[in-house]
Amino acid sequence: MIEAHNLDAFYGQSHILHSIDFHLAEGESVALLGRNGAGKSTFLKSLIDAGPTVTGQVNLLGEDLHQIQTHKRAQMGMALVPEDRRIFPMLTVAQNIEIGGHAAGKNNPRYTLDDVVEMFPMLKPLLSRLGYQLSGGQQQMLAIARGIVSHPRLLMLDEPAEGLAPVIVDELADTVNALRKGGTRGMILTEQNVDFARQTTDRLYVLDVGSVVFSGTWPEFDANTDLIDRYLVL
Ligand SMILES: Nc1ncnc2c1ncn2[C@@H]1O[C@H](COP(=O)(O)OP(=O)(O)OP(=O)(O)O)[C@@H](O)[C@H]1O
Repeated sequence: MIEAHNLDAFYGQSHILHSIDFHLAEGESVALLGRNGAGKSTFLKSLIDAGPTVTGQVNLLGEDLHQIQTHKRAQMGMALVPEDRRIFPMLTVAQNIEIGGHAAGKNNPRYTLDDVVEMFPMLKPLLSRLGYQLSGGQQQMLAIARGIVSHPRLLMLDEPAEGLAPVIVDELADTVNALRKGGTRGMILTEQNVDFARQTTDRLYVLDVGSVVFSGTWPEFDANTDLIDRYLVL
């Protein structure tokens, strides 16, 4: 579905990502693990062209994205739920969800508010509450709900479990897995929470200082017993 080849990314003079090769097949869910500052967010932003300057190749469904702007990439089915969630504090939950629909192209399918509430039942009693009145877990659910209204082909979640209580992380894992089963056709998820990533993805990449240092399945990751200590323990 999406592939990056020899991707480098820069913020001004700072060279952040180095020769990244990445691919995700239709229907797959893939994790990107790494410490703070490893380059996980930069990679997601590079795929959708939201900030860094990027060189190398990025293809979505075989189409070269080089000349394609961010909003067009969104219309082609890419959605990024950013780490800071960006909930509109003075809009209601329902309005925040509806705004997500604007990312879709005019003729693309999108979910209705009722569809979204069915997928995120915890939001149902909160629909008229204002964004700033939500807890961290509720905000994260809302951010993902807003990300999926446009019926994305590729859903990118940047550290969705960050800062959430364990019981909410479990609930979030169930929700993400339900999305995987129910029509989201590809998912990339960055995480520092290895257990959450393991529960919600098919395989993983590990990034360190802007380079891929491991790519494989979870059993292969587990067989490399030093990976966690070398690249993931803070
Ligand atoms: N807008 C920016 N301008 C300059 N440098 C940036 C910018 N955003 C990130 N960086 C730098 O790029 C590097 C990678 O950051 P990035 O946010 O991609 O890492 P990350 O793996 O997502 O980390 P975290 O888990 O802390 O979010 C870091 O050194 C960071 O300081």
